[in-house]
Amino acid sequence: AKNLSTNNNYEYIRKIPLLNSSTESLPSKVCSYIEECASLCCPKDIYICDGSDTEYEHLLNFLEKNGTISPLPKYENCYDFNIWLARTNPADVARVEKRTFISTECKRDTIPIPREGVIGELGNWISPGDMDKAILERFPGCMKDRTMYVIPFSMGPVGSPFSKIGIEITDSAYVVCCMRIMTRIGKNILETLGNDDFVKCLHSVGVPKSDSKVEINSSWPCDPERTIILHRPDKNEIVSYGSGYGGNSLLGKKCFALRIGSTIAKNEGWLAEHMLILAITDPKGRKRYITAAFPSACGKTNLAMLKPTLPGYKIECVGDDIAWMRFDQEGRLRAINPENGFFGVAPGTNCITNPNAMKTIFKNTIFTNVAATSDGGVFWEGMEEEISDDVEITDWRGKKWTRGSKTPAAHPNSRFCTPIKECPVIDPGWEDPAGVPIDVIIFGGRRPEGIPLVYQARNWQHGVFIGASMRSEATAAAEHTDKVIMHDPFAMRPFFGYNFGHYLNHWLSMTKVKNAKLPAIFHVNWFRKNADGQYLWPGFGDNSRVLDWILRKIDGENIAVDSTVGLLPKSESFNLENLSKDVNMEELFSLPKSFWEKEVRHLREYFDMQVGDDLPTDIREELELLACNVDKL
Ligand SMILES: C=CCn1c(=O)c2[nH]c(Cc3ccc(NC(C)=O)cc3)nc2n(CCCC)c1=O
Ligand SMILES: [Mn+2]
Repeated sequence: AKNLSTNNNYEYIRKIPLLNSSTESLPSKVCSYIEECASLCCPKDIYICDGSDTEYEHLLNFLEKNGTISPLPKYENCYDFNIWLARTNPADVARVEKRTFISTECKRDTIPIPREGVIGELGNWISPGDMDKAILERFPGCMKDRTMYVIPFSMGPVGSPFSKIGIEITDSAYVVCCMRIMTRIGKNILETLGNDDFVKCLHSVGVPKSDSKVEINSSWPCDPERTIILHRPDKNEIVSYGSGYGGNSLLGKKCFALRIGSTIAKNEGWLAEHMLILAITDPKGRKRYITAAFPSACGKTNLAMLKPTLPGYKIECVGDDIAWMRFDQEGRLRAINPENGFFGVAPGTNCITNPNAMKTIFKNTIFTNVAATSDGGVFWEGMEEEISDDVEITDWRGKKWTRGSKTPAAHPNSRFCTPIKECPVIDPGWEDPAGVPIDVIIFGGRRPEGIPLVYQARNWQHGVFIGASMRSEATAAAEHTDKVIMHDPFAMRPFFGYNFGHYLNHWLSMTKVKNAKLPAIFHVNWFRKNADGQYLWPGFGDNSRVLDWILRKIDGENIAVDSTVGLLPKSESFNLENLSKDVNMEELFSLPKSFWEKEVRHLREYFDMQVGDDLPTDIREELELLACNVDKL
């Protein structure tokens, strides 16, 4: 390891001040990376983050001074509780999938070749040459007059064999503050890293070109017209330019823990998934861990910290978004949550839909693009019952907002960013370096029609087919208002790090793991509606009745019957005691032939058009089996 200031190998770094003039040495691989980025971006100075409280306070103070964040005094002495509101440039409010690329030599390593004339939905490929070109068009000198922050961070508990280390270099103090919440950061990470390799993450909010038309607000610098998010899995490298918004700038999350993570997992024989992890203890005191993958708008965070209505059940949270899972020596599948915080969607979160979230997010939190109230608090759609009528509201753009307005007070993608440790139902094992043992994997979707409340896969291969076949109702993009049913296999569609067909083969290959105790796989749908458009299932806390059925099933109770789609609950096998309203179980579990014929056609077309020759034969066979079962309906 070299001491930065003296070593003359680093010509550029020596030239500019190291703010905290860190005398302790940095691993030489880290120095080289800093040197490489500094000579490209030409910062005013360099700051190596240490994760200390004083550092955090200094950065928050800096962000408050330049108007990026404002304090929220309603939640008593917010300075101790550190509760802040950030507003972005309205042109920088969400992930930009069309500007997100994976680079490999051979295109097919990144995406299956879509059928002639079909737009690929399973990721965007860029050649290595075009990636380098994109970088050189944007990064040279982009950090002029700015501080370059160097964030050493761990995905996963520091020191756990599951964990992986990254270095994020960024010119955004907001990113440093959020990465401190969402990951483990600090100089102890550098000690753990030693001279090992790390995931390289370079980020800049960018500088708009002189002829840019985007309105500049100095408190949220960005370059929306040239935003680009690039990944080079072969070199464990991520480069993100132009956006400060979390999904594009907190590179430990989607870019590292899922896209790069899934390629590392494939190479090392484990699974990096877009899944919540929860612990459920039944009335007999038996505790099991479940992972679940849901597309957006299914209430994933609500399930991750569910308040069960069934007496005697307790649910605790390990994570709400990402799971890294591997089989241990005994063949048990063990999972960690690689993250250290929640980056949850605020609208729709309230004391009914997620009481435990409401007890989590008012301490040490950075809110982004929610609305503000005249009594120094926050507001979003769904919180109407939780604020008094005389309180005035300022919307996410900073404009006065009147109740009943047709535009939302909080941006639909507004977020809370909160340490997991603030959650009252956090599972004690949430940081266990060995991970928690997984007995059940659940796939789900928002399906208003035809899909039963719950069914079980007949075996692992059938379960992989069910994951591959996931579809979910999404609020369509701006152009039209009606809802569309989108394919979102494993809820990973925007996050695959490599060819989806190869990903399916990787999942199928888990049956080859020595004495693997493969978890049971289920599919759930909380959102089925009757002909009048009413929900057939009360959902929320009553979903504990579905989890109860799942646990009794894996404990061997004879409560399922094989069906066209998989193992369905036997009638009368559900605990429906004290249900708020009577449920039409007949309709909730019916399998309309016309619906399933259509579903099979959609699946066949999707697999043919999007996956083509890369679709594993096992999956093709499961589809044909389903098709012939549907014919017999
Ligand atoms: C663990 C909870 C999962 N869950 C659900 O299970 C769920 N179910 C529904 C549909 C629904 C909405 C309102 C009612 N209201 C009454 C009174 O029955 C019932 C179901 N919405 C749900 N939501 C909210 C989705 C938006 C993010 C939801 O998160
Ligand atoms: Mn997610």
